[in-house]
Amino acid sequence: MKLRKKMVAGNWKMNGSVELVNQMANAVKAAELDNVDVVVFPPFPLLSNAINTGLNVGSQTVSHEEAGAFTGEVDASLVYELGCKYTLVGHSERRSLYGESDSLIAKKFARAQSSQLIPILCVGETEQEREQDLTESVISKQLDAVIDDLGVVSLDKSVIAYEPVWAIGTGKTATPEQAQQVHQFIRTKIAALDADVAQSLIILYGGSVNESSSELLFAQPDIDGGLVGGASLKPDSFVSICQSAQGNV
Ligand SMILES: O=C[C@H](O)COP(=O)(O)O
Repeated sequence: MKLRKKMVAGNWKMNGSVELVNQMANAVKAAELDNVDVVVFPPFPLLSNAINTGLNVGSQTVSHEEAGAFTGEVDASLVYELGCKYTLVGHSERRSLYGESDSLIAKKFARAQSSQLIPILCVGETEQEREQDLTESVISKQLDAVIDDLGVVSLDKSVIAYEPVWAIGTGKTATPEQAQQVHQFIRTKIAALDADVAQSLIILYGGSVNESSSELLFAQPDIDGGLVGGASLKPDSFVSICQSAQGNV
């Protein structure tokens, strides 16, 4: 059975500076995090700086188009050429603030993969959907948008991030049990289509992860690390979250 390596991804959203890139790179290097894949997702203008420090880097989004008259959009192949390895796709802020639909997100996912980027597909339910017991159907629909278009095998070179919308930036982390339940649901759903893809798939948890909550979350059998927002802007906190992943290989 293939062991899944833990991963911790820091989504800086529209925050950060050249100075923070340098501080983060120094902190991550000093911590010698050998057993965990650490990736940072700064805003586009900081990608080169971050790549030059030797950090693993990804973009927060990419265009679903390849080239042309799409002012403000960024092509995935340029992001790859710059030296990024990953891109986020379908973060809940892209879905809710910029109207990204499941079908657009599936196109971005495809475009990322055809440009050799590894997409991190973000899925998650709102508080209202959870209260209405719709968590599993919402997540199924978000996953099916990709699976139906590109096949389950497309998930082989991807990462899934489960981010309950009610936990993002709210300080309200899902309990390890709540998160594990959804991660298990995701893995079981995918296993019904392809057991090998499901077994090796990295599934991250995101939503108010900090250095106090990360250890127990990452100890859950189907939680393979975290997608961290606010705490990824503080090098000490981010490194200690990465260390807690390292202890849970
Ligand atoms: O991409 C990261 C998530 O939106 C989580 O953000 P947060 O850790 O600030 O809640």
